[in-house]
Amino acid sequence: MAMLLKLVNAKKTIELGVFTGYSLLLTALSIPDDGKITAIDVNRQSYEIGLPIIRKAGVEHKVNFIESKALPVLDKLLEDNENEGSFDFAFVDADKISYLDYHERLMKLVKVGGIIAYDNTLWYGTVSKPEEMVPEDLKYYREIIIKVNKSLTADSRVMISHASIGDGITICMRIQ
Ligand SMILES: C[S@@+](CC[C@H](N)C(=O)[O-])C[C@H]1O[C@@H](n2cnc3c(N)ncnc32)[C@H](O)[C@@H]1O
Repeated sequence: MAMLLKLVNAKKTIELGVFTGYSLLLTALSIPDDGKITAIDVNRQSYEIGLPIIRKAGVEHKVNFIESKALPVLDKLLEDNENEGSFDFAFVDADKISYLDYHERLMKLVKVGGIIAYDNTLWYGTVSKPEEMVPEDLKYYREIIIKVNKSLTADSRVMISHASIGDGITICMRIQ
């Protein structure tokens, strides 16, 4: 992810799903000193667990944390035309059920040539297995992630690449 951020010279980024801020810290360390991250999570408490590390790393000034569900924040951003095409990079790691709703909004907020990266697109590897081999507790989200993967693959507005690291990251570059 650090390399992707550097490759697109990301300065203005957005992260949906922060938790304790691991990916947020990585992003903050990878963008320039005057870069900004709009970081959204429904739970400020978990963000505050990692905040001392973000402070210690000297990058807190780059983070604008917003405690909220992500979707209304994206819709609010889109009310201002100046935000359209203004983000260089988005990392999506919040509720999987909303990924496609996030995608439609982020396709307007991220510039052509910018990146939208979706985490967990392997869903513990279950997306590549026949359904009967998948543990019951993983089936529901497996279906959702398969739908996301099919939709991103069919989306001609993006060029995609799948990184089979961790739980799978789908990297979309907006091309139109
Ligand atoms: C997997 S964690 C994020 C991990 C983080 N990106 C990292 O790599 O360290 C998912 C986070 O999404 C948040 N979340 C869940 N639903 C959300 C929503 N609708 N809007 C914003 N955040 C949400 C949860 O509170 C949780 O902290």
